[in-house]
Amino acid sequence: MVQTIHQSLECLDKWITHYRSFTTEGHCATYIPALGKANPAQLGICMIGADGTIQKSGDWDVAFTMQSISKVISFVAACLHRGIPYVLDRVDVEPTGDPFDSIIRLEMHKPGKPFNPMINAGAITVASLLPGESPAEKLGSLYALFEEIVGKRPTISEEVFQSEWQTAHRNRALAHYLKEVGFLESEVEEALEVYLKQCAIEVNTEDVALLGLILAHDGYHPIRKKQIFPKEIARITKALMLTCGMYNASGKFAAFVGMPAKSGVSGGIMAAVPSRVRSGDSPFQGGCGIGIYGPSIDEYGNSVAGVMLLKQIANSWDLNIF
Ligand SMILES: NC(=O)CC[C@H](N)C(=O)O
Repeated sequence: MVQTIHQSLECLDKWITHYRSFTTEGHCATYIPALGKANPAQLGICMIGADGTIQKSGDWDVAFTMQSISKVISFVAACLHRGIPYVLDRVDVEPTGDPFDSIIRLEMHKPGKPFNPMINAGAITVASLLPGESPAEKLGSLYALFEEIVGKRPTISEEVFQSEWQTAHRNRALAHYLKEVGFLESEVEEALEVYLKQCAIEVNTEDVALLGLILAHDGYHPIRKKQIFPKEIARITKALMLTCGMYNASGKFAAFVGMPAKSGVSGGIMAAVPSRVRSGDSPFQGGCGIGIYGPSIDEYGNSVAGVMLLKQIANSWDLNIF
């Protein structure tokens, strides 16, 4: 039976209420002290289809910082400005199976090239590759791309940035190591400033869903009818999201949810769902972008209830890409 928009919204409302009760299974990140102030019981979602259909439910409009979801935008911006070969000479496209902030493989695998841009070592390297001499210039290219995608100028949470800047000992260690082995193209503190400020960009689930929508359409903005970035970049980015986007739970997520997605420790998840070849009657068969916010995260750093909600949607609406 064809599900009307109204009925699909009822489903989302019902699922949000159901999965909210599972938020107690995780905790808000506290290693960045300011993130510990979030309300762990919150859960919200926004889904945007290619025809502009929007479905929002729960705490969809709560502002949160992008954290690792920003790694997607910085990778796209670096590829746009420096070219794909230049970027991939400096950061690989292989999953690690290690936590996102792990340091161990840098020294075990010579010459210390970061495994992928979705882990911190890779993202700090990518931040240093953005065009421009100063952190402000590098951030400028990233902000410009964010504005093209989301349709508004990004704002930074100064509180979250300062909180992480003062406590980012592990990221500093990663950056110093990368500088020593020659993969960082700027000074350590400059690369960190760019990386930590991009992580502190404030969004809501609608902004994140728009990013997912454009990736789902290979860099094309189906509502504004504009190619924002080339499809070659979109494809590599989605492959990276599928293999590395949910950290060292990416395999499980691919197997049981089956969508290219990227999470952040603030509890956000962005997913890019392509159009179905054999389209059924379920909602969003023409593809969609999904933004989720649920700040209670699991041991891998992924939103506990957010992952459960995505699994439900993928199964019920046949949106698993496999
Ligand atoms: N996984 C994340 O979202 C990590 C981002 C965070 N800013 C960090 O570097 O630790």
